[in-house]
Amino acid sequence: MSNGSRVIILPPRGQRVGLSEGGFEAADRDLFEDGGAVRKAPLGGKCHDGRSDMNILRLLRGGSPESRCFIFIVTSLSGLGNAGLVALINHAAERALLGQVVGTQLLVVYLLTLVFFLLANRASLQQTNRFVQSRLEATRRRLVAKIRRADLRTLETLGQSEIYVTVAQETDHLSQTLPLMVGAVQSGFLLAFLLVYIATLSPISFVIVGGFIALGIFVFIRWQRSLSEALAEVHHRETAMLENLSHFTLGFQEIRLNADKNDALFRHFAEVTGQLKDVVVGLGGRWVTLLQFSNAFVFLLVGLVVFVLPMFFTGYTDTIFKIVAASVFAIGPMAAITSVVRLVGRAEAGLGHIYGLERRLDAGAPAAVEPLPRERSPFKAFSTIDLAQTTFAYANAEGETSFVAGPLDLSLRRGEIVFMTGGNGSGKSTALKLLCGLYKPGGGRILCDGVEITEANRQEYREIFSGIFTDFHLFDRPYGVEDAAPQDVERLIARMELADKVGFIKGRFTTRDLSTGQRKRLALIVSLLEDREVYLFDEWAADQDAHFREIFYTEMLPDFKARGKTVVAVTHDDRYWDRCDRRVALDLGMMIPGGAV
Ligand SMILES: Nc1ncnc2c1ncn2[C@@H]1O[C@H](COP(=O)(O)OP(=O)(O)OP(=O)(O)O)[C@@H](O)[C@H]1O
Repeated sequence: MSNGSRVIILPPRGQRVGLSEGGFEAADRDLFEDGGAVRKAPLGGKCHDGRSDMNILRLLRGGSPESRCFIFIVTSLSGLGNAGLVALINHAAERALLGQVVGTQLLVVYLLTLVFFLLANRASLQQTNRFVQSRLEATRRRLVAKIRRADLRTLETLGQSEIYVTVAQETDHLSQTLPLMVGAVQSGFLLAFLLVYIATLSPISFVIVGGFIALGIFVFIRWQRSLSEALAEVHHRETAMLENLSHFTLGFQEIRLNADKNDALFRHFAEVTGQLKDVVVGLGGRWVTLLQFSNAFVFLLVGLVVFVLPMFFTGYTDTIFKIVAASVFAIGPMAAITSVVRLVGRAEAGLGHIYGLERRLDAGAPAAVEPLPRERSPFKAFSTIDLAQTTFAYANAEGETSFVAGPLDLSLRRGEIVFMTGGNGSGKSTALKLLCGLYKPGGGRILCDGVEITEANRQEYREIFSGIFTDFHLFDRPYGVEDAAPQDVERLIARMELADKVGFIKGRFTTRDLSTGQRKRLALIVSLLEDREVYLFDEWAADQDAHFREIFYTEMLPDFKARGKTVVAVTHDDRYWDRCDRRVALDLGMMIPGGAV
């Protein structure tokens, strides 16, 4: 079975991230909508400048000030309407209690206030939801914009699961939970109005009730922060679970062939999900305590109002009645607020992970430089490319160097066909990624026509390359060249002897469900459509049959040369080694003098 028919949840490891031909687009403007590179805000919300900041507030601070202003106004109006209803009920009840006529006038005012409240409430809920969703969408786009312009090494070390959990799962979770908090914000407004009402009745009651509520909020916030660590653990366990889950899909063929492997993987999965369950249960326990506290808090507040406050009001039954009524009305909003407190912690942690991922992407991000359009790239008409004492080192998770490629000295002339040979792990793929600017040299220089490749021109330099790496990815359509003339594409399909398998309709290939060798041919078609100056082939011919291998070495490579293209091909096909202009051999990351292996 080919890769194309595999069930895949996550993209394969080491998959390259596509950049549009222009490199950076207008959409990237969102990268800076928070006023520049994302500020450091680790879990728990401490910014790098030492200021304590809630991640949720930071998310909401972005976006248009007009929208925020509108939401503030309609939410305040909604709270005002709600408070008005409470005041009217209170007033009517008081009149009834004193034996006075309530009257239809009051009923009309009550109904009008209700309509006003419903309209304001609706506008507030809808606008807030729209605002929150557009902030999340901007965050998602900003994250992906950072991913697509990230350094390859940064992406390789981050890991696919971490990116997937953060970009997809966390933002999805937030899009469900944040709108629920709108109700709590409205309740907050109502609570504020009720407190003001109580203050007008009796300042001492306001101080007691307000002080008690402030104390409760303070305890809640402290408690929330202490949950952050547990929430971070849940995130890590979820990432581990997803990573493990991907083995079932990416390694499906292997496990279906081998029951022991299948069982062992399943045992490991059970262990990982068990650990996830344990941390979630532990977290649940802490939430139960928090919930109990919130319930107790509400009843303590009622107890305070009903049993303690009257002690201060001997003889003022009218006032105490109003205060008790207002406080009882406060129970609803209080309960609404405390019920979403749990979500606040979860949302805070989720946003913490999102901002954490952004920080890591920012740390390894190349400087934001607007590259010239490809047609105007100074390197398009290059004559020579030189690696001068160029080195690159891989480091493991502990920061220890695990492999060093180089120092490499290689001079590449336009129109040359160069074969790169060497044993497994000798550094051929690394050298290719270094050559085309996917990896930044740790030492030495890369020069194109004598111009050193730096952060400022690296993307322009990359644009002269097209590569088919061993871990290549076949996109669902030839992005960037979708508008290629169908007859040109059909001609290439026929040349790759895929005409009976694949068609090109409406800018996309009709299928990607092909054998590995056929998929590589399809990748080559895309590569040819991209029409770059230098072609990098990492063991492209390895999966081709003898017939097509022959075509590749004896027809296609000479064709590339005739069209003035430069080719660097990693190959183990020693019977075709005479088909190149030059052969460079690598061993232990170093070039072997004379090209012999
Ligand atoms: N993503 C990576 N992270 C860390 N180390 C890596 C990574 N890729 C390769 N290496 C290390 O670099 C060394 C060279 O790998 P590379 O893929 O360049 O060799 P190669 O010559 O292309 O091998 P092969 O012929 O097997 O494809 C390997 O031995 C490995 O230790």
